[in-house]
Amino acid sequence: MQQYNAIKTKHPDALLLFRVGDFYETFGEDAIKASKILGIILTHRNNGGDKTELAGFPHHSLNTYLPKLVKAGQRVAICDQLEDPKQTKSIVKRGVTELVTPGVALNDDILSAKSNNFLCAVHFGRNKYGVSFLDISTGEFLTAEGSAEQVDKLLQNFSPNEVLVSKNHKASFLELFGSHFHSFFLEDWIFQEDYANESLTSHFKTNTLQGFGIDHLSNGIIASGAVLHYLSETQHSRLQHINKLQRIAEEEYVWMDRFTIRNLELYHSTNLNAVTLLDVIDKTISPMGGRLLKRWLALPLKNIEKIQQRHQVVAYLKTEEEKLEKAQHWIKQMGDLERLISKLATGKINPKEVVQLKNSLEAVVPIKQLALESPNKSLKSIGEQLNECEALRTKIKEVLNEEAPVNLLKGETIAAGYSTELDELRGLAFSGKDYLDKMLERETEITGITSLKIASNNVFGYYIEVRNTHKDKVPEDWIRKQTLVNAERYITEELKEYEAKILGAEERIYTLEQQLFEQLLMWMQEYIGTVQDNAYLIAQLDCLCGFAQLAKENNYAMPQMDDSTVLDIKDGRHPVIEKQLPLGESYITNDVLLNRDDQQIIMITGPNMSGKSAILRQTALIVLMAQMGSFVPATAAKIGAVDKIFTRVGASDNISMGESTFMVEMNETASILNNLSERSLVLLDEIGRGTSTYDGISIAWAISEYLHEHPSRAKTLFATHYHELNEMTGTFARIKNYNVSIKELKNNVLFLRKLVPGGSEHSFGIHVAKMAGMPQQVIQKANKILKKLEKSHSNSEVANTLESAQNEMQLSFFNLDDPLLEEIKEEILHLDIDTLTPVEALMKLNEIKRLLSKKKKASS
Ligand SMILES: Nc1ncnc2c1ncn2[C@@H]1O[C@H](COP(=O)(O)OP(=O)(O)OP(=O)(O)O)[C@@H](O)[C@H]1O
Repeated sequence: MQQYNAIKTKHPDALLLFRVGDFYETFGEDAIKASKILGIILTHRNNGGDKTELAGFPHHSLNTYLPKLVKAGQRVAICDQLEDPKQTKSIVKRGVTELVTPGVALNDDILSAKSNNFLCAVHFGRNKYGVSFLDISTGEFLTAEGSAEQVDKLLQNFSPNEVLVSKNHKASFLELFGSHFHSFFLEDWIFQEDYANESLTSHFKTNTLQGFGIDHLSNGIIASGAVLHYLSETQHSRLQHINKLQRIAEEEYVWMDRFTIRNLELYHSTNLNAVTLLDVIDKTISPMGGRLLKRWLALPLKNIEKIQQRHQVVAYLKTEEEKLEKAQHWIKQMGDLERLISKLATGKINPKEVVQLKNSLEAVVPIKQLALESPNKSLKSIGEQLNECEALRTKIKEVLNEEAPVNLLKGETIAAGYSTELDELRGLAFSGKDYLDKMLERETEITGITSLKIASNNVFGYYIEVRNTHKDKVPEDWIRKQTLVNAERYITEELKEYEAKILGAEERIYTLEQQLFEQLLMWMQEYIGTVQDNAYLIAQLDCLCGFAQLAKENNYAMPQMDDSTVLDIKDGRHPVIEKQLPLGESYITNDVLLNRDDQQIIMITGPNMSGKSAILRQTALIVLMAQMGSFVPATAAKIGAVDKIFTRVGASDNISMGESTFMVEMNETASILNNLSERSLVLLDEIGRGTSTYDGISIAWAISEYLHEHPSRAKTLFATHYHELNEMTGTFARIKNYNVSIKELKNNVLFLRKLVPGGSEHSFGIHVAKMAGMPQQVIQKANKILKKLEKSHSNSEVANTLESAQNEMQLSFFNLDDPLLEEIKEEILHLDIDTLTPVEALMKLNEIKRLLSKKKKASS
């Protein structure tokens, strides 16, 4: 226990798996945690009078249990026996051989194929923040610096599995970036520029960091230094695959803040079962392709030429079906080239995986051929850059058995014909059967015993077995070793010699196989960079093939990109919703035209559930997909490259919402207004909803006016159910009214979902309330008021209408014991009719309807 305590003191923040014999044991608090997470039994033992908790599992189950612990956010220190217990009389030497943490994992069972596993560090600089991401399983190492907002966005994009921050900034980090990350707080001195510079230059074996183009990013460098420090602290020293540090060139990518990423449900959704855009557009076949696609989604391009290059490859692959099929067939054979090569670098690759690596590289040959043959320039360039790695493949084929096992101990790793010594030893070991058969034949003849048997067991090794009936014929020089019920077992000099030879050969075979395998791995190290480059090229190709596949399956069109500021979408669809419609229902397409000249802001009105949000989101998604390099769900799209996409959704109808939520909504919106550019696309969905109707309309009005008057003239879609905003077109030339059409049936609404020019006459909350099963009497009363109000032309009429409505509603609400209805009643009772203009009265009515719609939502 003394040894345990000494080691535990060194790793107070980790769950210590302490190897005892054939078990990994945990003690105390660790045991309580482990038993909870792993569902293993918690026992107690007496430790010098103190009771200690204890929980453990067999050492061979490490691969089953370790991932569970790490996925639960634990940092796990694996403490192994450093010497053979049989060879020592005192306590076995033990030490921590690996510290596995959520952000530093190489184990396939912890990693997920299509996601990176990023370790991140955030440095709080004087006036900027530095951030760095490293995936030890792929070798990617990235850095950037900027405002808190930028770092926040990157954290959202890269969703790191662990974030390192200095202890000093723990509170600020949690406040600024939230507590949902697995975070670990390091000593403050680690976040220093000199120290970081030194660690990085010594790791990359360079004098400066100039070559990486990051030497001016001192905050980014400090964060990257902290990441490297953590790797050494967690006992990861073989890092040859981490051979460059790249700057995340944010100016090259479309800016989307975290609200936008969240609202558009790109790769996460608040609803666990919801389908995200990534789910729909990911047609990649290889793990590295899947990971790259996520990156492309997080960082859509701004450069038109680069975007068009991707589109052209997609167009080519979409028409050349046979080529697409072939390329995908070969990519499928690839496996995870990127992670295989990282395993080589970190010394964790097994013989079977080396053969897999070779096979992956074999698939590069036909892919290269295919790419080179194409008339498409970008594809050709991928072909030119792909390296067939012929020498590497030949070498692996020469050294390793095609059927090499996972575990070197199993033997048969090295191919026959590679080492003469190995071949001879194997000959000796395997020709044994022949030799024994001959010996048996000879001894049977000499002794005249017909039932002789030669066999071996773990205790005595080789023996000759004689049945009791022939006992008297046994020669004198045979040595008796074991007596059974019906037989005796003997050994002979010859058998002993033979056994020594065989055992020696087997041991030597194992050592030799191990040596030769190690030599191969050493020899392969110089290919790490080349294979990484191949993996990246294949990942790109996989993404582009995926886009072609996607476009084919869903009838997407190639967007036409230019440097104008026009956005002109014909028959646009929402890529996710269209996939989820009930059978037989088809998605209603819509045109959207936005420009800076005469249609800068589109005010979309329409009842709840009519499809306003869908139009907003599909517009953003179409732009985003186009700039990723994908085709888009539309019949045609002319897209002047967008540089920022902002979306804001008004706080959802929530009865308990207080002032603060509203303030958050306003702050979020303010940050858009401060960052507008000529190429921005702004989507505002029911902004202002989070307050009283009157305030809501004023705020929505003010925001629209600001957007209109701002010199950037940013393209904007504004969905609202405040039809009062339709009045803005009278004053503001570039604001246009559209509505999502509906057809009014008797007492119901049919959603046509078509975006048509013109405003809406009135809101439709009551219809929705009806559909949601509101009590009939409430609906009838509300309808009455609405009708009268709409007809009214003077204050007195409104006053009369409301007065009688109040009376009526008051009566009918009396018996309904429901806080929400109570609120609606209150709203009506407290109308100060005398001071209201007809418009204000209408607004108040809207508020009542809004509450009704809340009721609908609450009851559904
Ligand atoms: N063009 C369309 N074709 C077919 N179905 C659609 C279309 N647009 C929307 N829908 C369906 O209608 C539902 C509601 O659409 P959406 O959320 O866009 O309405 P909304 O007007 O924004 O409503 P609210 O004001 O309540 O937020 C969607 O979930 C989808 O199922």
